[in-house]
Amino acid sequence: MRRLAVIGTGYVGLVTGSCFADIGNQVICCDIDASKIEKLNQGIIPIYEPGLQEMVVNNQAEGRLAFTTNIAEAVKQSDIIYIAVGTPMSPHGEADLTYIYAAAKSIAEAMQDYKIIVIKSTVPVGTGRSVQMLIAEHTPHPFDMVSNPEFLREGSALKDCMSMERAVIGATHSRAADAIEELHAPFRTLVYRTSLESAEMIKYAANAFLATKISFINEIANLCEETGANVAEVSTGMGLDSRIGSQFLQAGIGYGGSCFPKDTEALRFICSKSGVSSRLINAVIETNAKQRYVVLNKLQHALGNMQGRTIAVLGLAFKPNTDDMRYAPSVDLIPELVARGAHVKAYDPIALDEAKKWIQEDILYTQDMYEAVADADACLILTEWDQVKSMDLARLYSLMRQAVIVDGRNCFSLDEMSSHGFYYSSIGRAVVHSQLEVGIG
Ligand SMILES: NC(=O)c1ccc[n+]([C@@H]2O[C@H](COP(=O)([O-])OP(=O)(O)OC[C@H]3O[C@@H](n4cnc5c(N)ncnc54)[C@H](O)[C@@H]3O)[C@@H](O)[C@H]2O)c1
Ligand SMILES: O=c1ccn([C@@H]2O[C@H](COP(=O)(O)OP(=O)(O)O[C@H]3O[C@H](CO)[C@@H](O)[C@H](O)[C@H]3O)[C@@H](O)[C@H]2O)c(=O)[nH]1
Repeated sequence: MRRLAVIGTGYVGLVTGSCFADIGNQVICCDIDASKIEKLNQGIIPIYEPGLQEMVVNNQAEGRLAFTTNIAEAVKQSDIIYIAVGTPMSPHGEADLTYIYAAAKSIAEAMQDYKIIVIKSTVPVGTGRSVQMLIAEHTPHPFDMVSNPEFLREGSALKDCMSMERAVIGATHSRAADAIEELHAPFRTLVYRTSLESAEMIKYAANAFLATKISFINEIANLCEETGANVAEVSTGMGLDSRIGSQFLQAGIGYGGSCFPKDTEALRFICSKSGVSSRLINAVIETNAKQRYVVLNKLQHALGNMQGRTIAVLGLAFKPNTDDMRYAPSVDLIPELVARGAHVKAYDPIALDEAKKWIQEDILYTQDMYEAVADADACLILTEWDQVKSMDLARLYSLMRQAVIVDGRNCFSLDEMSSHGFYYSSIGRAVVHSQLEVGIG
């Protein structure tokens, strides 16, 4: 059993802290956001993540997990301090390290003895060394630095953490790497030990590689549309080659979320700062930026004119099973629909409250999918929620004014759309034409 403090109780800090508590450690999660801590102390979870509520409440009840705004006290009581604060994108694309340095300073000022200080946040190469220098300037006490980047995905965060595929541990001293490796023993995961710098780089390289797979398949999808191939068949066929692998080859409206957009931009910035070419990463970013708008052209093509049309937007969160709206395609696309004169009725099973903070336009929000589609001229699918994938297509058909679906996530087979009589335009596949007239302006 180790005593841990986790600084920053967001998506990563809260999941990491809860999982470390769940395997038997004593964990204090800290945040500067007093309202967040107050909610957590009442058992209210500020984010939607499947299974998290139960895990937090159980570990709180069993006395292994606590929440506080008192960072100094948490640091004093702990041997290992995890930093999990945000590293958002700043205007020029680089990672904003303000929160990292502020957290490091508060740790240093509270230290009274030896600590292991672990950076879990995604940070540019060299950050661990700068943090080490900053802490050394503010405390006479000994400490070791570790980089232990996080690879969890939102929506499956608990599973990704409890059954992690690998733990990357880069440390300034082997005694700290040993301690962090031991901490991970109950996860029975593969541990890969590296230098501090390599661990930091692995995180950016891994995210950029996954983003590259997505932009690559989206470019192939656009080519499939022009040539008569079906991208679903193409990606399945490619993925059967174990050297390629089937994951992250789902064509759609591109990647969003709090990580890929920010981390690809940060990597591009690191390249430019280091005088290294970033041609490939530039292409990945540009392809992705264009990809989310392909559904607008498809809608325009189907409806002829969007003025006065009612569009049901199905799915607002950047991916299913989360309420995270950071870099969600809906945040860019809904204002564009409204600007073109459309009335938007937006459905999401979980993210409505979050969405309202991100979308300023005057639109109708509903948690009832069938209310959203009633009398709509078209449905625009932006998130592949299970609720969307399993909707009653006959009911949908009977409720809509025009049976037009533009699907940015390829939720349905072409055959089922054709048998239900929809006009159906998806990504990288043939358009299914209904018997109904569409595009008549
Ligand atoms: N969200 C993910 O899925 C994910 C996955 C892997 C890695 N990461 C990385 O993890 C880091 C955190 O991401 P997140 O999504 O959890 O961010 P987040 O914005 O959800 O949470 C960050 C939290 O840190 C708190 N904070 C800021 N400064 C603080 C300080 N000085 N002291 C204490 N608390 C402070 C904020 O109030 C906030 O609650 C980022 O570097 C991100 O790139 C995120
Ligand atoms: O084949 C695919 C897979 C994903 N996506 C999109 O890519 C984005 C990211 O999806 P996902 O990776 O599942 O979610 P995140 O929670 O953003 O997780 C990524 O970003 C995290 C933060 O760094 C990392 O920890 C994870 O390993 C990494 O997968 C989403 O917009 C998805 O719709 C696709 O378009 N096609």
